[in-house]
Formats: sequence, structure tokens, C-alpha cells
Amino acid sequence: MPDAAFQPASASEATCIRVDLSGRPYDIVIGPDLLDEIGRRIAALRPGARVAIVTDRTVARHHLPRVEAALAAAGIDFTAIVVEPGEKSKSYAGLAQVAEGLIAARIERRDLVLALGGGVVGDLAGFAAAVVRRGVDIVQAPTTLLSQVDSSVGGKTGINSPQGKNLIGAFHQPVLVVADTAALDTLPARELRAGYAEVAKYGLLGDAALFDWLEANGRDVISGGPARGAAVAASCAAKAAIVARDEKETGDRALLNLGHTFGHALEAGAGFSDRLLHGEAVAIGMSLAFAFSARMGLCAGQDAVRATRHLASLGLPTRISDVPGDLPDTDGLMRLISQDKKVSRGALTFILVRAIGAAFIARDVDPDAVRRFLDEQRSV
Ligand SMILES: NC(=O)c1ccc[n+]([C@@H]2O[C@H](COP(=O)([O-])OP(=O)(O)OC[C@H]3O[C@@H](n4cnc5c(N)ncnc54)[C@H](O)[C@@H]3O)[C@@H](O)[C@H]2O)c1
Ligand SMILES: O=C(O)C(=O)C[C@@H](O)[C@H](O)[C@H](O)COP(=O)(O)O
Ligand SMILES: [Zn+2]
Repeated sequence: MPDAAFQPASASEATCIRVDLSGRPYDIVIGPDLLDEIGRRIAALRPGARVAIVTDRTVARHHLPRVEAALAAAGIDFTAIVVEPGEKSKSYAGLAQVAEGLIAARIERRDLVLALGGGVVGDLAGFAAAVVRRGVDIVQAPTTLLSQVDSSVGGKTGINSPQGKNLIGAFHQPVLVVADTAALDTLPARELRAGYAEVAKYGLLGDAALFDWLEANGRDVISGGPARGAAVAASCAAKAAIVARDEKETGDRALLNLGHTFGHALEAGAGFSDRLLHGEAVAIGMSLAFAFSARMGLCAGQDAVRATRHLASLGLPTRISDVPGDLPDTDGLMRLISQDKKVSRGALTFILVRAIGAAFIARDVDPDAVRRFLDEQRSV
């Protein structure tokens, strides 16, 4: 029997989704112009707390003044730490800047860090908050499509190592997520497309009806039509449900890694540069995961074609050769893949698929099969 059709939520009002972690539940509030009232929400959540806003220079230019005004209007004492935009800030140097900034500002354990920005700021500020004074609570205010649908929720925080993506980090759940969907109006088109890859991921990994809906409405999600708010809410609901049942990825949270084993290796191979954004790497990685699944006889070739066609139709890269510039050779990519956090006793784990909306965790995947597949895919 086909899945029931996906029913989008209304886009005009704020939606609240609860992440039901036992003992530490938190809300994701989604809607337009929520940054203008973020001070009120924070004052209600933690009366008397000081706030350290962590943001990047681009987000500061677009959105910091109104966040500062909202905090001031709520009588909150705040400071701001501004990092350089881009993946390079998810580094030891970026961590030192934020951690030392928090300490210099005398942010105490009962104060709050406020991550205002995309996934880079969220992951970096989240990790600094996890370790400074052994833990300060954090509010996530995501300003990219990617961070609103994925990175602000679930508590994965961290920085990159030259040897691989997100290899230094901690689980540190936020106490509140405020996703102002109107903040996406200043986001460049390339970033919107990259964020869309993580939206499509939820359909591809576990919700065929959502994927059907995205095939009809994906363009509207990217261009900022009414489908956008619905897609953010659907994505957060999907992620909240998985995180609530498997906070620390001991089981099926790993499904959220669909496309990431290949994708992270490509990002590291491209030097964490703007040659390849995270969402773009995930789009290529998901296409590869579908093609590899088809190659192994696990899913129908038509499903792999359909998944790739949808991503490509929205302007996302789907092939290794879509990455501009040089990449490591296949052995180099295999070395990066072997550092993936899902590796267990040296054996590779991939998220593979049986169909659109039916991903599964494949353990002990044959590295020779992966190497042969990658070798062949490089010339496609
Ligand atoms: N923790 C998780 O669960 C998780 C999930 C997915 C991705 N991630 C991580 O997130 C990162 C990618 O996040 P991202 O795609 O948001 O990138 P990003 O944080 O680098 O933001 C993308 C760019 O958009 C700019 N920007 C942000 N908001 C803007 C706005 N409203 N208007 C104009 N410009 C704006 C930023 O300055 C930056 O240049 C990667 O490091 C990835 O590993 C983490
Ligand atoms: O939240 C998760 O779990 C995810 O896997 C979400 C991913 O989109 C995200 O990129 C995450 O940071 C990857 O996790 P990692 O453990 O492979 O670093
Ligand atoms: Zn991701």
C-alpha cells in the first residue's frame, strides 16, 4: 500500500516542535521574524542570565543588530563574539577564539551562549559551550536553511580535523531552538540549494511521501514560497523523532548520515573550502549511496536515477566530477572514509537504501567494492 500523502503544515504562524529527550526536552520554534522577539523567549527561559552571542561576520551584518535590540529590549546583558564566515572557522583556531572569548566575557555556567548563524557557527559555538567551564547551556538561532532543518537540532557539535570532518566534538543539546524563517531571505541561492540537500535527505532516508511532495514543491522550498516553512517543520519533526529515540547514535540516528560517508570524504578532500559546501557534498554522497546500493543489488536502479534526478533538477551537484579542482586519488578518499565515525573495529559502515524512503545501516561493507565503485564514479 502506498504511504499516505505528505500534509504540509501552515507556513504563516509559528510552529513548535518538541524534542522529547527524557529529562532534557526542548522546543524548536519555527516561524517568520522570530529573531525580533528572541529576547523575550530567552528572558522567560533563563531569567537573569547573561548572553554571549556567537555569530559570523556575514550574519552579523544582516541580523546581529536586531538580535541585540531584542535582547536589550528584554533587559538582557549581552556580548558578541564574531568569527570569520565559512567552514575554516570549524577549526582549533576557531574554537580557541570562541572559548577564550566566552571566558574573557566571564560567561558563567548559568548564563547562555546564543549561536546566531549557520551550521558552522552552531557546531563551533555548541562545542565551545560544551567545554567552557565544563558546560554552558546554548540556544540555537539558525539562519541558514541547512541549520534550520538539521544542524541546530540534536546536539551534535564539533570542529574538523585535517584528517577528517567533525572528528573533535561532543553531544551538547540546546535548551531552545529559534528558527526565524524570514532570516533565510538574505541567504544566497547557492546556500539555499545546499541546505535543500538535507531536506531531501529526510524523504530519501525514511519518508517516501515527503519525497513525492518535495518532487512537486522543492523549487518552492528553495525560492521561498509557502512550501519553505512546511519543509523546515517537516524536517525538524523528522529529526526530533530520531534524536529522541537515539540521542547518541548508538542505533538508528545513524540513518541521518545518509550520503555523509562519501560526502565528508569529499569535503575533507576539497580542503573544507568553498569549492564544496557541506550540503553539496551530501547531495553527491546521497547520489553515490543510491548508486552503490543499486550496484550491490539492494535497490532498484530506477530509484537511484529518481533520487539523483531530483537533486540535479534543483541545481545540486550529484557526481564526483562536479567538484571543481583537484581531489585526492581513490586511495586518498578511502583513507578519509576509513576515519568515518561509524567505522567499528576497522570495518566500514554505510547508510544504504532498499528504496526511496527506506534507508538502512549496512555494517561491514566490503572496502574493495567501495574502492572499485569510487574509481569508476570518478570518471562519470
Ligand atoms: N550538528 C549537526 O547535526 C549538523 C548537521 C548538518 C550540518 N552540520 C554542519 O553545518 C555546517 C554547514 O552549515 P551551513 O550550510 O549553515 O553553512 P555556514 O554556517 O557556513 O553558512 C553558510 C554561509 O551563509 C552565511 N549566512 C548564514 N546565514 C545567513 C543569512 N541569513 N543571510 C546571509 N548569509 C548567511 C554564512 O556567513 C556562511 O557564509 C557544516 O560544517 C556541517 O558539517 C552539522
Ligand atoms: O544529526 C545527525 O546525527 C546527523 O548525522 C546530521 C548530519 O546532517 C550532520 O552533517 C552531522 O554533523 C554529521 O554527523 P557526523 O557524526 O557524521 O559528523
Ligand atoms: Zn549533514
